[in-house]
Amino acid sequence: MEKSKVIELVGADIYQRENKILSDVNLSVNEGEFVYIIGKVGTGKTSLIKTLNAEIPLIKGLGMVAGISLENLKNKEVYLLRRKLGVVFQDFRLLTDRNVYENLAFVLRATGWTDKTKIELRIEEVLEKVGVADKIKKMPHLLSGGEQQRVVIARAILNDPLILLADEPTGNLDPETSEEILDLFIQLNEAGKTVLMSTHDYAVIAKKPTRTLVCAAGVLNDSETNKTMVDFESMLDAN
Ligand SMILES: Nc1ncnc2c1ncn2[C@@H]1O[C@H](COP(=O)(O)OP(=O)(O)OP(=O)(O)O)[C@@H](O)[C@H]1O
Repeated sequence: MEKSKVIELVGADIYQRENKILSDVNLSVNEGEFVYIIGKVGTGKTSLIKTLNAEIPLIKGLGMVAGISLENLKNKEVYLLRRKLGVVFQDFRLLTDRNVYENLAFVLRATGWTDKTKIELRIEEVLEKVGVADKIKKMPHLLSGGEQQRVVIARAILNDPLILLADEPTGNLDPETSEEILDLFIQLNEAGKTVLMSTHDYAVIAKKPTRTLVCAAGVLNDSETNKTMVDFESMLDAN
């Protein structure tokens, strides 16, 4: 059976303000794929992810994410796209003035959940899934980096998104914790989520080698369509 495309860019230019960062990006990702984005600092990994998330508008080319067209997407329609995406950043981005439960409840209420019992059950369920159910009442600053990142992943899957976009999700973590977080993404992928993950972490790629997009010199190379060997180590920064 043919798998459905969940991400597609055709002739897309990726911009940061007036600066073109990547030219003529052509990309097609099927439901259930696990794809890395790598490249040296400043080559456009985050810009690409932000374009898929509609944080950066697509002004040239065509784009489709989870069935929604990116070109001409109106501000008031962005929520339709965001509902189908779970986003995880390197710097956690939890609200620091409220505990784990309240961080997650905030997202559910903002996306239309009103029933308190259903909200509680869903929060318990996702925290259980990522292995931090016992941290439900904790304030974010009392959690380790790995625990905070687990909570962020729990937050990202609250609304059962089709796609997880992760921008260097292990960037601030030690190697052992990075591996645990990668394992979590692998589990979510095996359960059917499409994962697109930027990384600087060679150990991550070595643990789960898979399709890899390489940002370099203003273009995106895809290991899927360009079968020449990618020298991953030279493409990654030393950090
Ligand atoms: N808000 C912004 N306004 C203007 N230019 C920006 C902005 N954010 C990033 N840039 C520029 O866009 C280019 C691509 O940045 P981007 O963050 O996408 O790279 P990256 O590959 O994700 O880098 P890193 O590995 O450091 O996260 C860089 O030259 C950067 O300086």
